[in-house]
Amino acid sequence: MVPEAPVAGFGYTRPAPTAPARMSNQDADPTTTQLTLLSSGPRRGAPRSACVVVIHGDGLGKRADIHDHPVVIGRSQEADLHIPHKSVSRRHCEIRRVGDEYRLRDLGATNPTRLNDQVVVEAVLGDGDHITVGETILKFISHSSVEALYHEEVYQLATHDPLTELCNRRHFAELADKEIARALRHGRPLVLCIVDVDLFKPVNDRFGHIAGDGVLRQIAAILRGLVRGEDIAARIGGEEFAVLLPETGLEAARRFAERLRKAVEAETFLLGNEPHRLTVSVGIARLSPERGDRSRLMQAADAALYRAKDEGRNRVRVEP
Ligand SMILES: Nc1nc2c(ncn2[C@@H]2O[C@H](COP(=O)(O)OP(=O)(O)OP(=O)(O)O)[C@@H](O)[C@H]2O)c(=O)[nH]1
Repeated sequence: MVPEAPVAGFGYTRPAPTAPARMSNQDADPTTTQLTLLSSGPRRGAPRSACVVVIHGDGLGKRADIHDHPVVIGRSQEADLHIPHKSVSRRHCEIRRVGDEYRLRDLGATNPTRLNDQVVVEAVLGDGDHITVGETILKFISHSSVEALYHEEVYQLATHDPLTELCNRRHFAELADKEIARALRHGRPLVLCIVDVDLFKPVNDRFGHIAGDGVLRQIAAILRGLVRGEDIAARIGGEEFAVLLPETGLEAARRFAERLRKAVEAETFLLGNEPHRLTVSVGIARLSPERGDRSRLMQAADAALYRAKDEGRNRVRVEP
């Protein structure tokens, strides 16, 4: 969210009967009660054939599917199942598929890996086995089952925003840290966009929070339709979204943000049975050595977003 800024070029115009109307600060009715309508829940994925799930300790609900490549579990950002706890070694253990078997191997961890409470160097896993990694306990699930579905659902609930079904703030932070570490290590470009709905408070105040929630869902759907598979889209605040674009330079990111801005501008939002127009502002910043962590990258994108708001909203601004 961005502090109140003067509205340039967005003065209130009474909606023509058929033309979609724009929101303005003057629509505010401070008596509206806050209420959030939950969706039927995050999108559910199909159960995986074999996976390992954190059932106790740091990273609860986190899951890694085991396909053809070994799954490394550890404290390193680069681990496939990243457990950021001091009791876990950077590369603690790995699970790999060998034919029809799944094998667990300790990778020389300071706190040795334990399988069903026994120290283990290498062992074949069975369905339901418990793997202890530092102070975290994981469960191995070998095939599609009701339990795998249950863990899938717990994981989705822990990592996704129920209203928009985008990643939630906490999950975004985790994924972003991982992508930032990877981009820095390999010298790859990475850009963060922060997207904020313009004049959203008047929507809530005039039409109620349920209508406001509908707007957030509609904007999230537009966002989802525009991002690539490797991009990470999240709802990080009330009416604030973030999109992390790996392998993307500033110009490509600006084009993406413009596409998003224009798509929202062109969208019709039905509020109180009348068509309305809404807009978003976008702040963009790219990863650089001076901005080499999530917090500084977000600060820079926020500063650009602030300028976009300050200069009249419905625009994209890039932090140099
Ligand atoms: N419907 C709904 N509203 C929310 C939710 N979370 C936050 N909000 C509202 O979002 C609004 C944000 O308002 P402001 O930060 O003042 O921003 P704005 O009116 O969009 O103005 P600018 O950002 O300056 O363009 C507040 O009215 C919050 O109550 C939510 O989950 N659902």
